[in-house]
Amino acid sequence: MEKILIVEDDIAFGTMIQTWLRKKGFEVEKATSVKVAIQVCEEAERGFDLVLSDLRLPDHDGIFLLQWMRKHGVQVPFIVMTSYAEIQNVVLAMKSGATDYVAKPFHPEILLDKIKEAIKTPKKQDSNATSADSQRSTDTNSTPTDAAPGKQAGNQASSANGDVPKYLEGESEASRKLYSFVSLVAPTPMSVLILGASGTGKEYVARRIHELSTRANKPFFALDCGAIPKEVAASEFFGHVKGSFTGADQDKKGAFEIANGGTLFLDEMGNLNYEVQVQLLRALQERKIRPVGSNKEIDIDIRLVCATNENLAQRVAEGNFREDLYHRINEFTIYMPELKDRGADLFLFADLFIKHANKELNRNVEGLDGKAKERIAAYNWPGNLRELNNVMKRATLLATERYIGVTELEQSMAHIQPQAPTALHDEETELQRIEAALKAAGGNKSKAAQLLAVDRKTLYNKMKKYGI
Ligand SMILES: Nc1ncnc2c1ncn2[C@@H]1O[C@H](COP(=O)(O)OP(=O)(O)OP(=O)(O)O)[C@@H](O)[C@H]1O
Repeated sequence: MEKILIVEDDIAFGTMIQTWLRKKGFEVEKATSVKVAIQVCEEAERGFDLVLSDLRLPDHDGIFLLQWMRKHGVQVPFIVMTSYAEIQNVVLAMKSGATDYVAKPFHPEILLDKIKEAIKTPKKQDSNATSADSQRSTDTNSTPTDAAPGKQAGNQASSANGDVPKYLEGESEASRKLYSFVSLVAPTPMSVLILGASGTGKEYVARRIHELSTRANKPFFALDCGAIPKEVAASEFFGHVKGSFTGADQDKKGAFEIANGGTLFLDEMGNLNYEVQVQLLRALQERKIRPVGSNKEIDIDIRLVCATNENLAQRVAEGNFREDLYHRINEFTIYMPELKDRGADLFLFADLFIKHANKELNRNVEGLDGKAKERIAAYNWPGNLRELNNVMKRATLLATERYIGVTELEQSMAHIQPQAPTALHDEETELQRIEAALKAAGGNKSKAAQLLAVDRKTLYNKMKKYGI
């Protein structure tokens, strides 16, 4: 009897397919998260003949599972299930070696046809496995550069933490909205302006746009414009030839040339002075650059992604930023949500950062205890992901027990002004946070209340208020 593994976090839906497939003569097991699916695969005595997986799962996406399987030599057919709204992700899944996909809602007979077809043509998976390897850059382990001026990112993924992903996208409404815009604009040639407060993760988003674009196999180059002195700006952008100015003792390629064919990410864009803005605009309009001291022009073809935490529109209004350049770099705007608006993602990120810190500091901390969760939920994280990461790292180092308590958390937050607990912030965020916590807790209200750092009664009252 052929054996199928269903990976689906919607328990009712998963059970419905399981029952139906059993009636059709398959042996069927279920998992509700990537973590559980990996465990089931590792423990299964005879393995599976096919995996049917949702794309959006509570801990990782289905592509992560697919890549894990291929990496561990599990070459069985893999069918992804997705909603029409997320159909763009199917391209990514297929590139990563998925056998086929079904868009929800689907007719069970269609699914059955796809399963039969996939099981009887195993050859296809071998070639896809290779494709999964070559496409690993699309997984969430991909590493953005530290955007120090002129640091080049290769196109390969890297996971410094074994199976712990380096990056997370989050499950909150704000995160879903963010990444739906990312997937929408990525395959187009449009220039993108990413706006958001410091530490919200703008560089990771820039990197994802590149990875999901048709330029994914070409270079991605990040340049921190905020760190470039005015005198060397032209050379950083366009390069120079040896002897063109004091200190130019060899030829140097500029950011445009390094990123040629791929994506140029200009971070802290709002800091560029007027003169550099003019040079940049000319390069973008003419699609040519001339290195400092050279009389040769070089054709360039780059996708531009810019980021800033300044109010650029206001700078334009004040006459400090050229309007024509603003329109050129801003064909599509992405607004980064602040951490306080990402609902229960706060706990997912905290957990991830603790895992990274464990690895880096050789510790074995399991997470935050209830009171510590309460404390992080009551704080509004003006420094966003960067601040959370720093606090979690310090707290992991200071922890003396299996769980980080409020004492070491407070010590790690010593630089932070105490705040009155705001419990769940404003109404919209509150609703999102409740929904996300319920999802993360698999519908278990006690667990969700714990995640939200409120008591069960408060959670029930809030659920009633919002009609959940
Ligand atoms: N998606 C993510 N998953 C996990 N960690 C993240 C993610 N995005 C960002 N981080 C963490 O937050 C830190 C800050 O991210 P990043 O530098 O991209 O922010 P930024 O918005 O560009 O900030 P700034 O405006 O100050 O340059 C990163 O070093 C990383 O540790």
